[in-house]
Amino acid sequence: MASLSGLCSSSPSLKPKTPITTTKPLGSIRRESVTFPARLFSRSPSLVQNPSVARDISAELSSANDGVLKKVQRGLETDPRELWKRYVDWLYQHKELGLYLDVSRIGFSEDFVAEMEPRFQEAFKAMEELEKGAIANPDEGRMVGHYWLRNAELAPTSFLRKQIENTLDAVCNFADEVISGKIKPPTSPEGRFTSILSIGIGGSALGPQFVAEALAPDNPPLKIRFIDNTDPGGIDHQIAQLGPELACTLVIVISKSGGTPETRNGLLEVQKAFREAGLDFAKQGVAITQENSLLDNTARIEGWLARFPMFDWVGGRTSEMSAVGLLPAALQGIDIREMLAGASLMDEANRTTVLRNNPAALLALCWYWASDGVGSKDMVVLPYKDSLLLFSRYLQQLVMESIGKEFDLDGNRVNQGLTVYGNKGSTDQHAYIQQLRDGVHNFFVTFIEVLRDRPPGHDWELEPGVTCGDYLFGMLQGTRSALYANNRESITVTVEDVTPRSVGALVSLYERAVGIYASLVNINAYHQPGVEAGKKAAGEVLGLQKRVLQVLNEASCKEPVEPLTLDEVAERCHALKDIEMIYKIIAHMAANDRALIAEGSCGSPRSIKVYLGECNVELLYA
Ligand SMILES: O=P(O)(O)OC[C@H]1O[C@H](O)[C@H](O)[C@@H](O)[C@@H]1O
Repeated sequence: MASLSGLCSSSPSLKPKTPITTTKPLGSIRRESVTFPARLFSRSPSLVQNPSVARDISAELSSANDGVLKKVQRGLETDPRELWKRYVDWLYQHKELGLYLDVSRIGFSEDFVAEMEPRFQEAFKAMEELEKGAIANPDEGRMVGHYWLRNAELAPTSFLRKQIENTLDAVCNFADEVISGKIKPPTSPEGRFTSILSIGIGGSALGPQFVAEALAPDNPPLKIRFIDNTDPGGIDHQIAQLGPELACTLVIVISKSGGTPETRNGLLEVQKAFREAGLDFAKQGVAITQENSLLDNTARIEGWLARFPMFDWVGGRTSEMSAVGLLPAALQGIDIREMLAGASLMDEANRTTVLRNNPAALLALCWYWASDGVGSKDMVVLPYKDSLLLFSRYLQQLVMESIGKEFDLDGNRVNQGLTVYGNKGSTDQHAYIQQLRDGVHNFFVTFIEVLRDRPPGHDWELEPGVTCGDYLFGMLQGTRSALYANNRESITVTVEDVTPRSVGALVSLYERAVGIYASLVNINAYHQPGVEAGKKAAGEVLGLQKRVLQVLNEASCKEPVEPLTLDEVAERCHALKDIEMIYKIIAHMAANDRALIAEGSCGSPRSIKVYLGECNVELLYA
């Protein structure tokens, strides 16, 4: 990757002047003095060993022959005093981050925790090796280094450390120069860039979309929009909404592999729009991709405005703290060093091997208990905060693309997974919470609670003593209680406010929880073989379409036009087994004026008149 010589300048590296310290839990606490969130909580030994804490929650553990711990749950704790003890005993608090984790409404027992302890110690060891640069992605022979992005000192070589630091500096400098107008579009009447059009899919979109929704100010220096699919309608909509602002738009094309079809198609469509507007795309184009990828070489050869590297040891779904997430965020005026700092603090907190003090491990414990370590229950993610709406969509990829695997590391077919869905509360209470409360019990909930409702001084009582935020708070707590009263388990992650630091911490928390959980269930969390299968199948459909077009064109160019049956088309394509797909291909072409289909006499696709361009080819489906 050519160094961005004009853009790199020596700026302080990520590490703050004062060493980052995490606050270890203090000694035992006095129950009556518990004030939330003011005081650190710890697991006072007397409580933890006290059998009464978990007395009503018992679980029989039977190690099934596949080694997956099963449990029989006899019902959750219901005594309020005992629940309060459980809440306080298990509450995790990271005071510096203002992040709290309540796992008291997940019914695991002490026996279960004890049974799992050896597996957690193995998971902690594996994570330690991963951070030291082990090949933690054995199927692709890769290291897994997303944690190094927020603390370059962790990287196993000085070369990697420099790559990380240089990229961060380049991102910050480029964003500063775009926002200040030092870097400007060639024909912009505004004299500066005012919009970002991000083209990418999967991990090259979901993180940036989540962070934009969570953290972008109301009036960002550049407003971002996304093309994250190969839907012509969606692409046209984004370009139409930009209108003349296309001249002031920075187009960021993000693709780690540099060859993802949907992203390539988006790029080609946008470059066409630039040509039609008389604009020079290269002067407004930025690429974020691996060195020497097809996208990188295209950007280099065409002389795009800038290129930023992606590294093979950062997966798409864990790339938010790389240039993939940092550049779009910085251009929106989001403090990316704060985001990195929040993630770094949470990373540090997750390095303890004391399970009860490790928030990521606590999440993994809950996931394993709630879904029997086999994904038997879905994870419903319910942030009670509009700005965190896309967190569940982000977690869908992070969790399901990591955990949803056919084979474990020993080659056993396990068909693992953990399904994630959700939007936001209290909105979802008016959609599907009915089923959660009373219907099929196939889920556990993760509430994301944000304590700060509005900036200081901006609150307003819509009735004496009650604000809008109080309703939101009440809806969350009420839903949590109502679900629990009907034996439905939940986790609550609380942050004091939605800030770059807390968002960085949330990203780190879940990245680590996924990694630890993957160790517990013995799978590789860092590859995605199933996705390749889908890409291959899509390629085969397009290949068949080319053959169909060739056959129809040959037939349509004969005098007179040679009518063909669908069987004849399939036969000439040497694809008799694909006759249904051939029908669908023709139907799709017909729906887009590339062929016209008139229903046959019997109204079903029996006799199909297909007009290809100006020639008419009548397909009689006998
Ligand atoms: O960033 P790209 O190489 O374009 O990949 C985009 C996405 O493609 C696939 O779907 C992978 O499974 C995702 O993990 C990745 O984020």
